[in-house]
Amino acid sequence: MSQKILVIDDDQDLCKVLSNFLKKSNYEVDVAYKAEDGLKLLRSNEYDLILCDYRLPDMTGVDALQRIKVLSPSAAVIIITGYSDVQTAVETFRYGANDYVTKPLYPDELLVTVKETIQKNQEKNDIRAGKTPVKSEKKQEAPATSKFIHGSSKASLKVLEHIDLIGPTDMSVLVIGETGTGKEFVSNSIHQKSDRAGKPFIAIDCGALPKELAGSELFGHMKGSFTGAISDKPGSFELANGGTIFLDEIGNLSYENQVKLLRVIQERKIKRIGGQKDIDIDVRIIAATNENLTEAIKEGEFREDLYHRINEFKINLLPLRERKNDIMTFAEHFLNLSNQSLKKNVQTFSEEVVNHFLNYQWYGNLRELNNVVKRAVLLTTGDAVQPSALPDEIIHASRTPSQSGSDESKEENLTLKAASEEAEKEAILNALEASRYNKSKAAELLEIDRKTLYNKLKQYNIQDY
Ligand SMILES: Nc1ncnc2c1ncn2[C@@H]1O[C@H](COP(=O)(O)OP(=O)(O)OP(=O)(O)O)[C@@H](O)[C@H]1O
Repeated sequence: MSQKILVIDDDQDLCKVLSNFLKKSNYEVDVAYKAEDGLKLLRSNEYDLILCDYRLPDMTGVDALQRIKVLSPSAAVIIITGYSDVQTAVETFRYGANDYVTKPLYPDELLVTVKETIQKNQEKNDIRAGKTPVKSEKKQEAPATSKFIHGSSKASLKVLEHIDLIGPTDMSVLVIGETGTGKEFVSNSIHQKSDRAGKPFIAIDCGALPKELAGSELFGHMKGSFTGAISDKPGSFELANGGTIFLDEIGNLSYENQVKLLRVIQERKIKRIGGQKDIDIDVRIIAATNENLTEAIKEGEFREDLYHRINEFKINLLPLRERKNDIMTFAEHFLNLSNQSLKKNVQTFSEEVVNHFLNYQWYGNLRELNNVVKRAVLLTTGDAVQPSALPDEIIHASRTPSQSGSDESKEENLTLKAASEEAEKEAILNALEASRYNKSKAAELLEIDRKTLYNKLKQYNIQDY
C-alpha cells in the first residue's frame, strides 16, 4: 500500500506541482488550501506525513501544528517555510514538527526529506507500539543519518567526556539546549554507552503530546477507561522497561502528569489509566528542555521536586554560534550524508562559504546547518560549494567587516558589538538583581557557570557585591 501525504498550503500552484510530483513518486496525495480544510481531512483520513505551510491564511503555523498533533499524533509533519521565516519556524520543533523545508522547493531535495522523515517516524512509531525489536537487538548498522558525530570545540569535547562518564551509570540526566543542538542525539548516545544499550530507547516528545493523550501515551490505559480506549495499551514506560525513556520538552508536561512522573521515579511503579495493578518499572530517564525550567518553577508551572529528580546530572548543549569550532566538523559530516542521499560528489566548501558559515547565527542549530548543506549540495555542480548555493539570508546576515569593505560598515559592526555587550551587561545585572546578588543563582539564571560569570563581572566592571 502506498504511503499517504497531506499537503496544506494556500499557494494553489505549489500544491498542484507538489501533488503531481509526489504522486509520480508513488505517494497518495491529498491537498488543502487552508488549515481548517486540512484538519477536516485529518478527521476522516490517516496520513503518514503532513506537509504544512508555516504561514496559512486562517491559522499560525504553531496553532496548525498543535491541532494536527491532536488529530494525528503519530503522523510526521514537515513545515514548509521561506528562509526569512526560518528563525521563527524552528520554534515549531518544540511542538513536534519533524523537519522543515525551505521555499523554493526542489523536488529531489524534498523527496529525500520526505522519504527520510517518513522512515524515521515509522521506526519510532513501531518501537512505541512494541512492534519491532530495538535496533541493537536486530544487530543492524545504524543508518548513516543517525551516526553520532562529536564536534571539535572545547564545549563538545566536554560533553563527550560527560557522556562517557555518566553513560554507564543509572543517573537521570537533564539535557538543556536550543532546538536542533542535538539533545536527542546526545541522549541516545548516553543510552548506547550504558548497560541498557540492547534495550529500548523510547523518545517521547512531550511538546507534541496533546494534554488529553499524554497520560495514556506515557503510562498506558485499560480497555474502556475513556472514550477511544478500545483495547488495553501499554504506555511508553512499559515499552521502555529495561531501557531508557527520553522525555523531550519535559517543560510541556501538564502538572497532573508531572505528579504521575514523580511517582514513577520515586516508586519505580506505574499504573495504567483505569488499571488497578501496579507494574514494576526499571527505566532510566533522560529529559530535555530548551526553556529555563528554573523560571517555570518560579512561575509554579514546573514542580521543583521533579526538577531535582530528573536533574541528577545536567548537560548543557551550547548553541552552534557559541561553539564555532564545531561548525565545519558538522558541515563536512552533512556534506557526506547529502552526497549519499542526493547521489552527488561535492568535495568541499569554498573559503567564502566557510566564512559565511562561521559568521552566521544558526538559530536552528545543527538541523538548520544540515538543511542548508543539503540544499547547497543539490545546487552545486562543481567540486566546491560556492556562496551562490547559499540562501541570501545567510550571505547578508553573516557579512563580516572584511567582506563588507567600507569603513562605515566596519564602524557599524563595532557598534553592533558594543550593543550586544551592553545587552549582555544588562542581562547580568538583571540576573544579579533577581537572585539578590547570589552569584550561583545568577549564573544558573543566565545558564552560564560561576567562573564565566566572574569573568564577565570583571569584563564589564560590575561591582562585586
Ligand atoms: N552528534 C550528532 N551527530 C550527528 N548529527 C547530529 C548530532 N546532533 C544532532 N545532529 C543532527 O541535528 C539534527 C537535530 O538533532 P536532535 O534532534 O538531536 O536535536 P534536538 O536538540 O533534540 O532538537 P529539538 O529540540 O528540536 O527536539 C539531527 O536530526 C541530526 O541531523
